[in-house]
Amino acid sequence: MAQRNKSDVDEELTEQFNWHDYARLAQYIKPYMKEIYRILGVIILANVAGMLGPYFTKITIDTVIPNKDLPMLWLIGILFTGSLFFIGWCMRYRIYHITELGQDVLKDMRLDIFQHLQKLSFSYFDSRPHGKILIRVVNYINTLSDLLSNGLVNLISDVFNVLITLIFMFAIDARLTLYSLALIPILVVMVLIIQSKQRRAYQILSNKQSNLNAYIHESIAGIKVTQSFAREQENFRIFDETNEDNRRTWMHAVKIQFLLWPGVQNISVITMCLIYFVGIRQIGVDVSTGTLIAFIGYINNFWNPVINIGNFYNSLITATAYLERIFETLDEKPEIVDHPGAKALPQIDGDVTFNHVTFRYEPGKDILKDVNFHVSHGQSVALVGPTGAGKTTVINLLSRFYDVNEGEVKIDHHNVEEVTLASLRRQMGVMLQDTFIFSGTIMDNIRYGKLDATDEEVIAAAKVVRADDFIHELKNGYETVVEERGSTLSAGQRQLIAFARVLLADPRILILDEATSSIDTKTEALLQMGLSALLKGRTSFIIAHRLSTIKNCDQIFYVDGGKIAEHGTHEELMAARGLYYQLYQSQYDMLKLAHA
Ligand SMILES: Nc1ncnc2c1ncn2[C@@H]1O[C@H](COP(=O)(O)OP(=O)(O)OP(=O)(O)O)[C@@H](O)[C@H]1O
Repeated sequence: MAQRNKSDVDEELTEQFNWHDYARLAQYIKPYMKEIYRILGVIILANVAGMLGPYFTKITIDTVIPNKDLPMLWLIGILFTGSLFFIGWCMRYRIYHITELGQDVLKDMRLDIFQHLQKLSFSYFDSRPHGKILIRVVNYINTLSDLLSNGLVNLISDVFNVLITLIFMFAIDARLTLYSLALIPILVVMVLIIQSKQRRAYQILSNKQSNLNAYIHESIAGIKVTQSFAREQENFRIFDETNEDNRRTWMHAVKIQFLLWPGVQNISVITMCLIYFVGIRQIGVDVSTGTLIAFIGYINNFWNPVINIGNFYNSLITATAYLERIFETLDEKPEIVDHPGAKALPQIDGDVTFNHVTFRYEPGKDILKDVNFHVSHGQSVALVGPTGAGKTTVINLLSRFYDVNEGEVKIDHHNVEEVTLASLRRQMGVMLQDTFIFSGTIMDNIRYGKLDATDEEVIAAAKVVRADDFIHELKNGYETVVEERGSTLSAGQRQLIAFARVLLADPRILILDEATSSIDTKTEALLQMGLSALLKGRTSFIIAHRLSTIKNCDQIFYVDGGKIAEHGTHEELMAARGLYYQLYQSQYDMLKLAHA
């Protein structure tokens, strides 16, 4: 199991830079190569057009003006204006299509990471704050936006720009060109020194941002508890600290990032001075005034893209810290997967067997120890016992949300680890302890159990679990829109909807974990009547703390100390006067006390 993490604990940092990450990023860009070539074509044309300006200036100063060649001056003027219009159009094309390209790549990445997250096992989500997962899908991918949209194509265009400018420069004056390049080695050394510091700074920043996100996410999810315990001040203090940590780390990262930019600027200015110095000394010897002016134009043309390349490199190093996190998530292996050669589970009857099952969530802490039982198809089984005894764990293993450490779980003689997950879970209806309502209509929420169910089927399921009455009282009935987690519904209403959802799926094995804990006893009595017809012929596992609700089950398992400590019918267990009897009596006494 992955190491557990909290909102105030930094995640581990990768030491070694992995060049393979760039190759993986390139894989996302590959499908868009045609578009990239098209954009590049336009950029090259624009660059060539841009080169004409200084050249026109040179001809004008050196030839056209001394010869007073007015028609030629007009022609150059018209060509120059035309080239500016053309460059304008190219810019528009480039900006629009580059942005589109970047967004397409990000969309593909986000799709991949979301799809992957859907497959990850419970243990992955158990082991880290959800805010830290969220930030990877949304914010970290967004940080790549600039790199992919402007950065990538600009880089290629800038490289072309530099090359084309160099060709023009060499053509005009090779010696001045070599002077222009004299300081490039200093730039390279500077980049090499800064890069590893910058990557580390951004790695640390990504951690702080992740912590901040996790704390915000947790605070919003727990806002009701916070307010009811009047803990706002304390939460504010923690948030303030995390926020400050984030600000400090950010400023440090930016400080390192901005070391490069002034360096490049200074080198470009020094180069310019050098050219003026050498050029002016040579004017009249072997450099014409026009050549020098044109050359100064080209130097600008040369350094602007070099500065851009420097900036791209900066964003690349920054993005690398985030890229590592994105690929780390994509590389996370789901623990529960179809084993090689897993077969689809055929239509089951619903016999369930646990053979010497031992299970632990964490090393060294067995939750179930050598558990054995058999349930025949169609039987209803209640799991009862103290809090934290392992009842939910039993059903987690049955649905293969976790794999057993020892022993085997069988359904109709099929080991659950040897069949495909989809075929197994499709035949099970699981209603977990914390019922989840998705944002959408009530109709959609129930239909979640069977996507192709008709409205009539949905309503029929709701009627069986006695949800229909309260749904009709809502403003828009089944079309009433509910918020995520069903915050506008009562806990009992949420359970009834989740109940209808499970029943609609028509599973062979029904698992109800505290399914009726929030439902009033009157509704529950009605619901039980509807359910008893539905439970017929299906194997059902029911976890309930209210023992009155499970008295009629075919078998009752009393789970305690990692084992099935007692089992039998209600009457048998009462007669045995053991743990179940004591639990039942204590509930009965409490009820009597409450009514006294
Ligand atoms: N994801 C998890 N990671 C680590 N430990 C866990 C996890 N889920 C449960 N546990 C531990 O396993 C034990 C059994 O938990 P389980 O949820 O099965 O109990 P339960 O009998 O269903 O309890 P309750 O009646 O309170 O719902 C508990 O001690 C719990 O702390």
